Amino acid sequence: MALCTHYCLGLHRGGDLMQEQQGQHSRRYIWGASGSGLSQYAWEMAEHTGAAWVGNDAAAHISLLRATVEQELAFGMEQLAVPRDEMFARIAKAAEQWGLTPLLQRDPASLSTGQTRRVAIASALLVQPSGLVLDCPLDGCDTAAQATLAQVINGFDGEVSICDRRWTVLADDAESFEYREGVLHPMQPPRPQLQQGSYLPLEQGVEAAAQDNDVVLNEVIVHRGERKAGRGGGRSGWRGAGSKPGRGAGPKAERGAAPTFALGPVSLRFPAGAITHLRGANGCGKTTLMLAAAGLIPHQGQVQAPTIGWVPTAMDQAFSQPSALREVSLGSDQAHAEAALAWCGLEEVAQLHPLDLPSSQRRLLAFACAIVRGPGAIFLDEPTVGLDTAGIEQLAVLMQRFVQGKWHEHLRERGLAALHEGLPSVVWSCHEQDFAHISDFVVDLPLS
Ligand SMILES: Nc1ncnc2c1ncn2[C@@H]1O[C@H](COP(=O)(O)OP(=O)(O)OP(=O)(O)O)[C@@H](O)[C@H]1O
Repeated sequence: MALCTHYCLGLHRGGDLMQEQQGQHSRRYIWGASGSGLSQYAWEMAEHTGAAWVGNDAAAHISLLRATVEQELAFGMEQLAVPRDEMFARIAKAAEQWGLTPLLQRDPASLSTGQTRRVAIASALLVQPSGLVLDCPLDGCDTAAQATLAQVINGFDGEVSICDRRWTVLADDAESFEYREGVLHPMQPPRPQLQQGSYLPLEQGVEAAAQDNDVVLNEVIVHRGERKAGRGGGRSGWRGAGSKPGRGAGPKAERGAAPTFALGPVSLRFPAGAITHLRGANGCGKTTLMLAAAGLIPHQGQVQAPTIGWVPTAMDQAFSQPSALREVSLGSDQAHAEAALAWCGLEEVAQLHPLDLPSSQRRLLAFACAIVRGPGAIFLDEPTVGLDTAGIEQLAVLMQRFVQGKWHEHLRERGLAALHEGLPSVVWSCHEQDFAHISDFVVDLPLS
């Protein structure tokens, strides 16, 4: 049975089939392939029903008008003139629930991916909406945040619609529909078919045989969030809604008062010819470690590494060219770029603008950019963000073939130069345990 989407949007008032079928507090899981228009549908659904909406780009929900996470959380409630005491009480409760209490005085622009999503969802809930529409809500969330979200959804007094590009744990407790060609079809999302790796603790990989091509970190220390005194304008004077300047009892905030995050000293060896999964809670430093190892942020200690290709979670900000082909050619040449696009199954979209591609293809495009010159290692930060089921399967195969040296062979067979001789490595972070198991090795952060 297929359902017209208008029923779900609540536009047909007299015959709202979905409402009748599911009662007042339904839980719907709506999934659809990347490019199906599901995100637009999710947004329209929220617009038409008045539900709170959290889109797939959590960072876009951060206003950047506020100096601290606490102020950011207050933003929506201030617009609704929620009394100050009530507002602080709600913020304290939400911060506790979402593990944000230690971050309340932090600059919201300096949060990790998962911390940002926690703030975005918590902010949406703080205005106590009558319904909730969440688009890819688990992107970037660690297991604790996933459990919190499941709990929140179960206890939510209203309709919840979860939209995603594929199966996630949230599908198990909801009525599932596939969104296809503008119509909802009652259907469970498929689980991706993946070839699992050995997934051994990293120490066993290091013991196996150290190679010259390994990425080696020796006593690496990174500090983040250090700011020069006085930067950012000092006291903001924010006291919350309804307070008199200078007399409010609310917490004071200072832009740039973020405490320093320290990582390390870390000594690790990522083996060549293997995929290594960096595992750890939101904010533990996975991205920081990869950025330091790739030489993209200052650090102490030594890194010995071949040329590294880097794929950030927020891939869209990395695109700067008018076509996929030009994007992959950047820093390389057309022959390499065409080969990389073909190897990643993207030759048909070569002339399209990167941002016009569905998210799954954008992710594969970012991967193609990272491998194009045949580097010795690639670092991927939460690359499952944006992928649908087919995209996950495709990326898994590409990663596995890459560490077997197939891409470098492919280049050489075509008479194209590769930057690296020998087997390359992949280092990556990912919160989806099913997918992470395609790896050969796993390392838990923070290191004990
Ligand atoms: N530019 C920055 N300034 C200050 N602090 C930062 C900055 N970027 C990250 N941090 C902080 O450094 C810590 C580590 O962040 P990082 O992004 O490395 O975590 P992560 O393990 O990748 O998290 P996630 O699983 O959420 O992606 C976090 O507490 C984060 O808030």
